[in-house]
Amino acid sequence: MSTCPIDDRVIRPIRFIAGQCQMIDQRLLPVEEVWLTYTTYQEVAEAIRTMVVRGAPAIGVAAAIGAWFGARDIETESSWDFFQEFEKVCAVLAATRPTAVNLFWALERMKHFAQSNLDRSVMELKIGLEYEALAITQEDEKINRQMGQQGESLLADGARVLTHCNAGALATAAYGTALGVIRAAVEAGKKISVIADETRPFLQGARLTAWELQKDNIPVTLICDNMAGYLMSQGEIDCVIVGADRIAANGDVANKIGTYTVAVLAKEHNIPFYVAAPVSTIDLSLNDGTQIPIEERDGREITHYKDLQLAPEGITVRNPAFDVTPSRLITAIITEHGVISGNYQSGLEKTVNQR
Ligand SMILES: CSC[C@@H](O)[C@@H](O)C(=O)COP(=O)(O)O
Repeated sequence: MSTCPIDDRVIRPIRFIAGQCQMIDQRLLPVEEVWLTYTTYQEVAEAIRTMVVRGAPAIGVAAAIGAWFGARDIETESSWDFFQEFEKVCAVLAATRPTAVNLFWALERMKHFAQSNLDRSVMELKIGLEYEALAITQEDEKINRQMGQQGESLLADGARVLTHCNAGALATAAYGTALGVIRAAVEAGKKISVIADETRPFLQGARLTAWELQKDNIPVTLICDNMAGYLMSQGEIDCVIVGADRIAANGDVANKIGTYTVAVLAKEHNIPFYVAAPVSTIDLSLNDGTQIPIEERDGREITHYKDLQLAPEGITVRNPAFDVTPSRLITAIITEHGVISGNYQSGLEKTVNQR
Protein backbone atom coordinates (compact mmCIF):
# COMPACT_ATOMS: atom_id res chain seq x y z
CA MET A 1 0.00 0.00 0.00
CA SER A 2 1.27 3.50 -0.78
CA THR A 3 -0.11 7.04 -0.97
CA CYS A 4 -0.59 9.21 -4.08
CA PRO A 5 -1.72 12.81 -4.73
CA ILE A 6 -5.45 13.63 -4.77
CA ASP A 7 -7.81 14.79 -7.52
CA ASP A 8 -10.55 16.80 -5.83
CA ARG A 9 -12.64 17.86 -8.85
CA VAL A 10 -15.05 14.89 -8.92
CA ILE A 11 -15.98 12.77 -5.92
CA ARG A 12 -15.17 9.22 -7.00
CA PRO A 13 -13.88 7.41 -3.90
CA ILE A 14 -12.52 4.42 -5.84
CA ARG A 15 -10.25 4.69 -8.87
CA PHE A 16 -9.51 1.54 -10.85
CA ILE A 17 -6.68 2.25 -13.25
CA ALA A 18 -3.65 0.53 -14.70
CA GLY A 19 -4.07 -2.63 -12.68
CA GLN A 20 -4.24 -0.74 -9.40
CA CYS A 21 -6.98 0.53 -7.15
CA GLN A 22 -6.81 3.81 -5.30
CA MET A 23 -9.27 4.61 -2.53
CA ILE A 24 -9.71 7.77 -0.51
CA ASP A 25 -9.26 6.89 3.17
CA GLN A 26 -12.76 7.68 4.49
CA ARG A 27 -11.59 7.25 8.09
CA LEU A 28 -9.54 10.43 7.78
CA LEU A 29 -12.11 12.69 6.08
CA PRO A 30 -12.81 15.57 6.33
CA VAL A 31 -9.56 16.57 8.01
CA GLU A 32 -7.17 14.78 5.67
CA GLU A 33 -7.70 13.70 2.04
CA VAL A 34 -5.36 10.75 1.66
CA TRP A 35 -5.50 8.26 -1.22
CA LEU A 36 -4.24 4.72 -0.65
CA THR A 37 -3.14 2.36 -3.43
CA TYR A 38 -4.07 -1.33 -3.39
CA THR A 39 -2.84 -4.21 -5.54
CA THR A 40 -3.86 -7.42 -3.70
CA TYR A 41 -7.20 -8.89 -2.68
CA GLN A 42 -6.05 -9.26 0.93
CA GLU A 43 -5.34 -5.51 1.11
CA VAL A 44 -8.75 -4.70 -0.38
CA ALA A 45 -10.46 -7.04 2.12
CA GLU A 46 -8.71 -5.22 4.95
CA ALA A 47 -9.75 -1.83 3.50
CA ILE A 48 -13.41 -2.94 3.49
CA ARG A 49 -13.20 -4.42 7.01
CA THR A 50 -11.55 -1.32 8.49
CA MET A 51 -13.84 1.08 6.58
CA VAL A 52 -11.28 2.86 4.44
CA VAL A 53 -14.10 2.26 1.95
CA ARG A 54 -17.67 1.97 3.17
CA GLY A 55 -21.26 2.34 1.98
CA ALA A 56 -23.13 -0.57 0.39
CA PRO A 57 -22.51 0.07 -3.35
CA ALA A 58 -18.90 1.19 -2.75
CA ILE A 59 -17.97 -1.99 -0.91
CA GLY A 60 -19.52 -4.00 -3.76
CA VAL A 61 -17.32 -2.13 -6.25
CA ALA A 62 -14.22 -2.55 -4.06
CA ALA A 63 -14.93 -6.28 -3.61
CA ALA A 64 -15.24 -6.78 -7.39
CA ILE A 65 -11.88 -5.08 -7.94
CA GLY A 66 -10.33 -7.07 -5.08
CA ALA A 67 -11.68 -10.28 -6.63
CA TRP A 68 -9.96 -9.40 -9.89
CA PHE A 69 -6.64 -8.79 -8.07
CA GLY A 70 -7.03 -12.25 -6.54
CA ALA A 71 -7.84 -13.77 -9.95
CA ARG A 72 -4.87 -12.06 -11.59
CA ASP A 73 -2.46 -13.63 -9.11
CA ILE A 74 -3.73 -17.22 -9.41
CA GLU A 75 -1.04 -19.36 -11.06
CA THR A 76 -2.46 -22.34 -12.94
CA GLU A 77 -3.12 -23.42 -16.53
CA SER A 78 -6.34 -25.23 -15.65
CA SER A 79 -9.57 -23.19 -15.76
CA TRP A 80 -11.20 -25.56 -13.29
CA ASP A 81 -8.35 -25.22 -10.76
CA PHE A 82 -8.46 -21.47 -11.38
CA PHE A 83 -12.15 -21.38 -10.43
CA GLN A 84 -11.53 -23.38 -7.22
CA GLU A 85 -8.86 -20.84 -6.18
CA PHE A 86 -11.03 -17.91 -7.26
CA GLU A 87 -13.85 -19.10 -4.99
CA LYS A 88 -11.39 -18.96 -2.06
CA VAL A 89 -10.45 -15.37 -2.95
CA CYS A 90 -14.14 -14.39 -3.03
CA ALA A 91 -14.74 -16.10 0.33
CA VAL A 92 -12.06 -13.90 1.96
CA LEU A 93 -13.67 -10.75 0.53
CA ALA A 94 -17.16 -11.93 1.54
CA ALA A 95 -16.08 -12.37 5.17
CA THR A 96 -15.35 -8.66 5.65
CA ARG A 97 -18.77 -7.12 6.41
CA PRO A 98 -22.07 -9.01 6.76
CA THR A 99 -24.97 -6.56 6.28
CA ALA A 100 -24.65 -4.79 2.91
CA VAL A 101 -25.82 -7.30 0.30
CA ASN A 102 -24.10 -5.38 -2.54
CA LEU A 103 -20.82 -6.96 -1.39
CA PHE A 104 -22.19 -10.48 -1.97
CA TRP A 105 -24.04 -9.42 -5.12
CA ALA A 106 -20.79 -8.16 -6.71
CA LEU A 107 -18.84 -11.28 -5.72
CA GLU A 108 -21.62 -13.56 -7.05
CA ARG A 109 -21.53 -11.64 -10.35
CA MET A 110 -17.75 -12.13 -10.60
CA LYS A 111 -18.04 -15.85 -9.73
CA HIS A 112 -20.92 -16.31 -12.17
CA PHE A 113 -18.79 -14.85 -14.98
CA ALA A 114 -15.93 -17.24 -14.21
CA GLN A 115 -18.14 -20.29 -13.75
CA SER A 116 -20.07 -19.76 -16.96
CA ASN A 117 -16.87 -19.37 -18.98
CA LEU A 118 -14.86 -22.36 -17.80
CA ASP A 119 -14.34 -23.43 -21.43
CA ARG A 120 -12.04 -20.41 -21.87
CA SER A 121 -8.31 -20.27 -21.03
CA VAL A 122 -7.14 -18.94 -17.66
CA MET A 123 -5.74 -15.86 -19.42
CA GLU A 124 -9.14 -15.16 -21.03
CA LEU A 125 -10.88 -15.63 -17.68
CA LYS A 126 -8.53 -13.11 -16.06
CA ILE A 127 -9.14 -10.54 -18.81
CA GLY A 128 -12.91 -11.14 -18.63
CA LEU A 129 -12.93 -10.67 -14.85
CA GLU A 130 -11.06 -7.38 -15.16
CA TYR A 131 -13.76 -6.16 -17.59
CA GLU A 132 -16.48 -7.38 -15.23
CA ALA A 133 -14.98 -5.44 -12.28
CA LEU A 134 -14.66 -2.35 -14.48
CA ALA A 135 -18.29 -2.75 -15.64
CA ILE A 136 -19.54 -3.02 -12.03
CA THR A 137 -17.67 0.21 -11.21
CA GLN A 138 -18.92 2.16 -14.24
CA GLU A 139 -22.51 0.87 -14.05
CA ASP A 140 -22.83 2.04 -10.45
CA GLU A 141 -22.47 5.72 -11.38
CA LYS A 142 -24.95 5.32 -14.26
CA ILE A 143 -27.46 3.57 -11.98
CA ASN A 144 -27.19 6.32 -9.35
CA ARG A 145 -27.86 9.01 -11.95
CA GLN A 146 -30.92 7.05 -13.17
CA MET A 147 -32.11 6.72 -9.56
CA GLY A 148 -31.73 10.47 -9.16
CA GLN A 149 -33.97 11.02 -12.20
CA GLN A 150 -36.55 8.57 -10.85
CA GLY A 151 -36.69 10.18 -7.41
CA GLU A 152 -36.08 13.90 -7.81
CA SER A 153 -39.78 14.73 -8.40
CA LEU A 154 -40.47 13.60 -4.81
CA LEU A 155 -38.47 16.58 -3.55
CA ALA A 156 -40.35 19.87 -3.81
CA ASP A 157 -38.65 23.16 -4.63
CA GLY A 158 -37.49 24.61 -1.31
CA ALA A 159 -37.58 21.25 0.51
CA ARG A 160 -35.62 20.83 3.72
CA VAL A 161 -34.45 17.22 3.59
CA LEU A 162 -33.11 15.19 6.51
CA THR A 163 -30.61 12.42 5.77
CA HIS A 164 -28.86 9.90 8.00
CA CYS A 165 -25.37 8.41 7.57
CA ASN A 166 -23.69 8.93 4.20
CA ALA A 167 -25.53 7.64 1.14
CA GLY A 168 -23.58 9.91 -1.15
CA ALA A 169 -20.82 9.76 -3.73
CA LEU A 170 -18.47 8.43 -1.05
CA ALA A 171 -20.74 5.44 -0.46
CA THR A 172 -20.86 4.53 -4.16
CA ALA A 173 -18.67 4.72 -7.28
CA ALA A 174 -19.98 8.31 -7.73
CA TYR A 175 -23.05 10.57 -7.32
CA GLY A 176 -24.69 8.61 -4.47
CA THR A 177 -28.10 7.07 -3.82
CA ALA A 178 -30.02 9.28 -1.35
CA LEU A 179 -27.66 12.19 -2.02
CA GLY A 180 -27.92 11.35 -5.74
CA VAL A 181 -31.67 12.06 -5.58
CA ILE A 182 -30.86 15.35 -3.82
CA ARG A 183 -28.20 16.16 -6.45
CA ALA A 184 -30.70 15.42 -9.26
CA ALA A 185 -33.29 17.75 -7.65
CA VAL A 186 -30.66 20.51 -7.41
CA GLU A 187 -29.62 19.90 -11.04
CA ALA A 188 -33.33 20.24 -11.97
CA GLY A 189 -33.15 23.78 -10.61
CA LYS A 190 -34.76 23.27 -7.19
CA LYS A 191 -33.57 24.94 -4.05
CA ILE A 192 -32.91 22.07 -1.65
CA SER A 193 -31.32 22.27 1.77
CA VAL A 194 -30.11 19.25 3.68
CA ILE A 195 -30.11 18.52 7.39
CA ALA A 196 -27.45 15.89 8.10
CA ASP A 197 -27.57 13.70 11.21
CA GLU A 198 -24.04 13.33 12.54
CA THR A 199 -24.57 9.52 12.79
CA ARG A 200 -22.86 8.22 15.89
CA PRO A 201 -20.58 6.42 16.41
CA PHE A 202 -18.64 6.48 13.11
CA LEU A 203 -19.90 9.98 12.21
CA GLN A 204 -20.55 9.34 8.52
CA GLY A 205 -22.99 12.30 8.54
CA ALA A 206 -20.71 14.79 10.25
CA ARG A 207 -17.54 13.75 8.47
CA LEU A 208 -18.68 12.54 5.04
CA THR A 209 -22.15 13.86 4.11
CA ALA A 210 -21.27 17.33 5.37
CA TRP A 211 -17.94 17.21 3.48
CA GLU A 212 -19.31 16.12 0.13
CA LEU A 213 -22.37 18.42 0.14
CA GLN A 214 -20.25 21.38 1.15
CA LYS A 215 -17.87 20.53 -1.70
CA ASP A 216 -20.84 20.55 -4.13
CA ASN A 217 -22.21 23.83 -2.70
CA ILE A 218 -25.47 22.19 -1.59
CA PRO A 219 -26.63 23.92 1.62
CA VAL A 220 -26.19 21.55 4.55
CA THR A 221 -26.83 21.94 8.28
CA LEU A 222 -25.32 19.43 10.67
CA ILE A 223 -27.25 18.23 13.73
CA CYS A 224 -26.64 15.64 16.45
CA ASP A 225 -28.75 12.50 16.00
CA ASN A 226 -30.92 13.31 19.02
CA MET A 227 -32.02 16.67 17.54
CA ALA A 228 -34.05 15.29 14.63
CA GLY A 229 -37.28 14.91 16.67
CA TYR A 230 -37.13 18.49 17.91
CA LEU A 231 -36.60 19.87 14.39
CA MET A 232 -39.50 17.77 13.08
CA SER A 233 -41.76 19.02 15.89
CA GLN A 234 -40.85 22.59 14.89
CA GLY A 235 -41.85 21.99 11.25
CA GLU A 236 -38.26 22.37 10.05
CA ILE A 237 -38.06 19.11 8.08
CA ASP A 238 -40.16 18.39 4.97
CA CYS A 239 -39.01 14.87 4.18
CA VAL A 240 -36.38 12.25 5.00
CA ILE A 241 -34.27 10.37 2.46
CA VAL A 242 -31.78 7.64 3.32
CA GLY A 243 -29.88 4.85 1.54
CA ALA A 244 -30.02 1.13 2.30
CA ASP A 245 -27.67 -1.77 2.93
CA ARG A 246 -30.18 -4.54 2.30
CA ILE A 247 -33.89 -4.59 1.43
CA ALA A 248 -35.85 -7.76 2.22
CA ALA A 249 -38.62 -9.07 -0.06
CA ASN A 250 -41.37 -7.41 2.05
CA GLY A 251 -39.69 -3.97 1.85
CA ASP A 252 -38.06 -3.94 5.31
CA VAL A 253 -34.84 -1.93 5.03
CA ALA A 254 -31.53 -2.38 6.86
CA ASN A 255 -29.54 0.84 6.99
CA LYS A 256 -27.15 2.63 9.34
CA ILE A 257 -28.03 2.40 13.03
CA GLY A 258 -30.44 5.19 13.93
CA THR A 259 -32.39 5.04 10.66
CA TYR A 260 -35.26 3.21 12.39
CA THR A 261 -35.47 5.94 15.05
CA VAL A 262 -35.69 8.61 12.34
CA ALA A 263 -38.43 6.63 10.53
CA VAL A 264 -40.51 6.35 13.71
CA LEU A 265 -40.12 10.09 14.31
CA ALA A 266 -41.08 10.86 10.70
CA LYS A 267 -44.25 8.73 11.04
CA GLU A 268 -45.21 10.57 14.25
CA HIS A 269 -44.83 13.92 12.45
CA ASN A 270 -46.43 12.85 9.14
CA ILE A 271 -43.21 13.47 7.25
CA PRO A 272 -42.52 11.33 4.13
CA PHE A 273 -39.69 8.82 4.63
CA TYR A 274 -37.94 7.76 1.40
CA VAL A 275 -35.30 5.08 0.77
CA ALA A 276 -33.07 5.27 -2.33
CA ALA A 277 -31.20 2.11 -3.33
CA PRO A 278 -30.10 0.25 -6.46
CA VAL A 279 -31.63 -3.11 -7.41
CA SER A 280 -28.39 -4.76 -6.23
CA THR A 281 -29.44 -3.85 -2.65
CA ILE A 282 -32.68 -5.86 -2.89
CA ASP A 283 -32.41 -9.35 -1.42
CA LEU A 284 -35.50 -11.35 -2.40
CA SER A 285 -34.07 -14.45 -0.69
CA LEU A 286 -35.01 -12.95 2.69
CA ASN A 287 -38.72 -12.78 3.52
CA ASP A 288 -38.40 -9.89 5.96
CA GLY A 289 -35.97 -7.72 7.87
CA THR A 290 -35.64 -10.08 10.84
CA GLN A 291 -33.48 -12.31 8.59
CA ILE A 292 -30.96 -9.58 7.72
CA PRO A 293 -27.60 -10.14 9.49
CA ILE A 294 -26.71 -7.11 11.57
CA GLU A 295 -23.02 -6.32 11.98
CA GLU A 296 -21.80 -5.72 15.54
CA ARG A 297 -18.65 -3.60 15.55
CA ASP A 298 -15.91 -3.00 18.11
CA GLY A 299 -17.17 -1.19 21.22
CA ARG A 300 -14.13 1.07 21.00
CA GLU A 301 -15.99 3.04 18.29
CA ILE A 302 -18.32 4.16 21.10
CA THR A 303 -15.97 4.45 24.08
CA HIS A 304 -13.30 6.39 22.17
CA TYR A 305 -12.95 9.03 19.47
CA LYS A 306 -9.59 8.19 17.92
CA ASP A 307 -7.34 8.07 21.00
CA LEU A 308 -9.62 10.16 23.21
CA GLN A 309 -11.41 8.09 25.86
CA LEU A 310 -15.09 9.12 26.26
CA ALA A 311 -16.46 6.44 28.61
CA PRO A 312 -15.24 4.71 31.76
CA GLU A 313 -12.64 1.97 31.39
CA GLY A 314 -14.23 -1.51 31.17
CA ILE A 315 -17.81 -0.29 30.55
CA THR A 316 -20.13 -2.77 28.81
CA VAL A 317 -20.98 -1.56 25.28
CA ARG A 318 -23.32 -2.64 22.48
CA ASN A 319 -22.44 -1.49 18.97
CA PRO A 320 -24.89 -2.78 16.33
CA ALA A 321 -23.90 -0.93 13.15
CA PHE A 322 -27.30 -1.23 11.41
CA ASP A 323 -30.99 -1.42 12.25
CA VAL A 324 -34.08 -2.46 10.32
CA THR A 325 -36.87 -0.08 9.38
CA PRO A 326 -40.16 -1.94 8.83
CA SER A 327 -41.72 -1.30 5.43
CA ARG A 328 -44.87 0.16 7.04
CA LEU A 329 -42.80 3.23 8.02
CA ILE A 330 -41.47 3.76 4.48
CA THR A 331 -43.35 6.08 2.12
CA ALA A 332 -41.53 4.90 -1.03
CA ILE A 333 -38.42 3.05 -2.22
CA ILE A 334 -36.61 4.71 -5.12
CA THR A 335 -34.60 2.48 -7.48
CA GLU A 336 -33.00 3.05 -10.87
CA HIS A 337 -36.06 1.36 -12.44
CA GLY A 338 -38.73 3.40 -10.69
CA VAL A 339 -40.39 4.35 -7.42
CA ILE A 340 -42.13 1.62 -5.39
CA SER A 341 -44.82 2.30 -2.80
CA GLY A 342 -47.82 0.45 -1.39
CA ASN A 343 -47.32 -3.27 -1.99
CA TYR A 344 -43.55 -3.62 -1.62
CA GLN A 345 -43.52 -7.39 -2.06
CA SER A 346 -44.88 -7.31 -5.62
CA GLY A 347 -43.23 -3.96 -6.44
CA LEU A 348 -39.78 -5.23 -5.47
CA GLU A 349 -40.25 -8.53 -7.31
CA LYS A 350 -41.28 -6.71 -10.49
CA THR A 351 -38.37 -4.29 -10.17
CA VAL A 352 -35.79 -7.06 -9.71
CA ASN A 353 -37.18 -9.11 -12.59
CA GLN A 354 -37.07 -6.06 -14.87
CA ARG A 355 -33.25 -6.25 -14.93
C1 LIG B 1 -25.50 4.43 -0.59
S1 LIG B 1 -25.06 3.84 0.87
C2 LIG B 1 -26.36 3.30 1.89
C3 LIG B 1 -25.82 2.69 3.10
O1 LIG B 1 -24.76 1.86 2.78
C4 LIG B 1 -25.39 3.74 4.12
O2 LIG B 1 -26.50 4.48 4.51
C5 LIG B 1 -24.81 3.01 5.31
O3 LIG B 1 -25.52 2.55 6.18
C6 LIG B 1 -23.34 2.83 5.30
O4 LIG B 1 -22.87 2.16 6.41
P1 LIG B 1 -21.29 2.03 6.61
O5 LIG B 1 -21.16 1.33 7.92
O6 LIG B 1 -20.74 3.41 6.61
O7 LIG B 1 -20.79 1.17 5.47
